[in-house]
Amino acid sequence: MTSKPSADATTPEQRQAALDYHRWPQPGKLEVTATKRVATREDLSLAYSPGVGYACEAIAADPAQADLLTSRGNLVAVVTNGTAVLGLGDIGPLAGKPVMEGKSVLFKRFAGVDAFDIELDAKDPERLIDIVAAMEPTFGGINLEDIKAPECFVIEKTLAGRMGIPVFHDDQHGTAIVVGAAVSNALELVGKSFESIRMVVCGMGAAGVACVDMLVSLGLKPENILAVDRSGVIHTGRANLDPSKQAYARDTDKRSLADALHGADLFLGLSGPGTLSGDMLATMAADPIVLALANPYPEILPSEARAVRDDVILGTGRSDFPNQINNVLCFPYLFRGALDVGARHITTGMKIACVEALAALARQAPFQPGAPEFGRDSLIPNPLDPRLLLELPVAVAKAAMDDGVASRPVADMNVYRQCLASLSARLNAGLAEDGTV
Ligand SMILES: O=C([O-])CC(=O)C(=O)O
Ligand SMILES: [Mg+2]
Repeated sequence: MTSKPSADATTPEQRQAALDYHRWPQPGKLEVTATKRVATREDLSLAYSPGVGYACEAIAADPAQADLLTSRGNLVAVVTNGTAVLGLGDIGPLAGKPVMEGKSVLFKRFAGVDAFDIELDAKDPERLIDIVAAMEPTFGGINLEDIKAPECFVIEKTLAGRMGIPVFHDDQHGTAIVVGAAVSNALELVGKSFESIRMVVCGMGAAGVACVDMLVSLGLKPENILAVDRSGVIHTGRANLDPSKQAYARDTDKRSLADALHGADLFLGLSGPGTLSGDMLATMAADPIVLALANPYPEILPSEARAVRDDVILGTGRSDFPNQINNVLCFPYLFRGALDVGARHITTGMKIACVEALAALARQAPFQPGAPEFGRDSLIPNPLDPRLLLELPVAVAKAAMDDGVASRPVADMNVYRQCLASLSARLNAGLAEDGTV
């Protein structure tokens, strides 16, 4: 286990409450339920032999029928090999299972997408690729999760090329989409622009690389970015740089995170607990934007940051602080839209559509009375905002159709909006008193 991190705001009681939540009234957070009645012999002859055989024959004659006669078209695999679980590191697939179960619960709770968590004892990228590719008959989409860099890059790229269903590495692109929206809104609040700011990104793993690419596509200048990893600033003089980091090396004499941060406008942390000290924060430009996104222990705690300066705009990945910059704001809805139009791939256009829809939703009126207005402590929608399910899948579905990857284009977007509204009503009405879906 990792030693107790300095940026842990958790009390022993909160830790125990989390373990109890996972343990009772039955182990884990998920179960499988049937969607068809099997009460009589007639039901049995439809669900099983002989009726099931007719469904098999229909699919053998026309594979597209699989998405209509089985749950495949609404089923996503949440796949990990446990090599980069949250900010906890390579704790293995078994210890990563609570996260994958959790992601599956969120798919269902927020977007009605069924998801199975698949933890694979497969560190070798080739082996992992072969196993996941072989699962295509089962699933309508693949959400790769908590797989370490640099292997995650080739794993995602190869699978996306090999499979005819959407493959999406959540830690890269889900995080990048939410960060893109949060930074757009934060810049608007402080009157700065992507083109004018300087950023320091700490942690150039899966999420770091994807976030930098996303922010550059939104207008951040590559020469205004300094990337920092465990060995310090990534500069052109560094020997043995991993190829995934080479494009981010700069010709600079800055060597440490502290050097890099002087005068910077944006700190993006995707590293580990406590890497940003109050002294470093003090040297940043006016109205600094600090996204301390390591989970569950951020690079700096909100209380520590505020003790140093009151002009900071701060986000973390956690649900217990304001501005939760977490990929939960993206992956359920991105897959909802992608599955609904039978998208074969996730395109850049679909990702940008998500960024724009998220940023715009945050600027709307609060989703419930008493919720904070758009502002420094409300940069990004609240993960419980039900409008996420109404806005994001529509944006994604449209982009998939524009990009020509939709195998079942939506004929009438207004009808699709109504379908999402009734799904939303079902999901919210289905919330049992104890909160299960
Ligand atoms: O699980 C979360 O809260 C966000 C995430 O993907 C990660 O930290 O790896
Ligand atoms: Mg993750």
